[in-house]
Amino acid sequence: MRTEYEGQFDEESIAGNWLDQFATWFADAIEAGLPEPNAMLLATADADGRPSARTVLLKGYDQRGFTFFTNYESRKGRDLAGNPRASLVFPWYHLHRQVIVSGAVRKVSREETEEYFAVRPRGAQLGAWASPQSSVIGSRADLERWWEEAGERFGDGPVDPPPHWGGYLVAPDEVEFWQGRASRLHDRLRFRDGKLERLAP
Ligand SMILES: Cc1cc2nc3c(=O)[nH]c(=O)nc-3n(C[C@H](O)[C@H](O)[C@H](O)COP(=O)(O)O)c2cc1C
Ligand SMILES: Cc1ncc(COP(=O)(O)O)c(CN)c1O
Repeated sequence: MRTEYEGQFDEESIAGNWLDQFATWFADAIEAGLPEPNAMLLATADADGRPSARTVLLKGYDQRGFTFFTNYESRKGRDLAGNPRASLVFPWYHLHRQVIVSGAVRKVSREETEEYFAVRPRGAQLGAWASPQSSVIGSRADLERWWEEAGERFGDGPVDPPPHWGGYLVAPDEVEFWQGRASRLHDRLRFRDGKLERLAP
């Protein structure tokens, strides 16, 4: 398989900061009808430097960085507790683009978690209580029973976020915008320390 890329992306057309440029490309990804345009790969490493990666959904971004929600006791949660740094990749292959972020990670405020949790469907809210994310479990039936039990506990009342569930913010040190070009001479423009740099493809 071999795909030739075409695009136009340079120091003249890029925005003056990563946030505005990300907003433009994210809007393009939505406009292009990409499946799950807010899906991003999240790479972490444990305290011994052992890496792991998985997909999570971007739920917000602003000047501070990129936010996703998960289980704080999951593998990624344990990694981040011991080594609070991560890398994100937005894999927008159909547009011949990727955005790569790396930076420090911290938990968002409890208020921000509560605000987001409240708009999740009830089934997913109960799922957060039911699933000991990343643990080995005996069977699918166990998981479904824990979900039913969580539903019974909350009855008709609102479901609060579990204490072990919440958001993380990845505060970028660097954000790279990659545009595929012909002959593998791609454009790579990176914001770091407020400066724009061009990287060899
Ligand atoms: C498209 C997609 C989006 C996902 N979004 C999330 C998410 O936002 N939060 C989450 O905890 N897991 C999400 N998952 C599941 C994770 O990829 C992963 O299986 C889970 O978080 C456990 O990861 P860990 O064991 O490395 O901590 C998503 C999976 C896919 C395929
Ligand atoms: C386990 C898990 N937690 C959280 C999320 C985040 O998305 P949402 O809040 O929309 O459920 C996902 C999305 N696939 C998920 O699979």
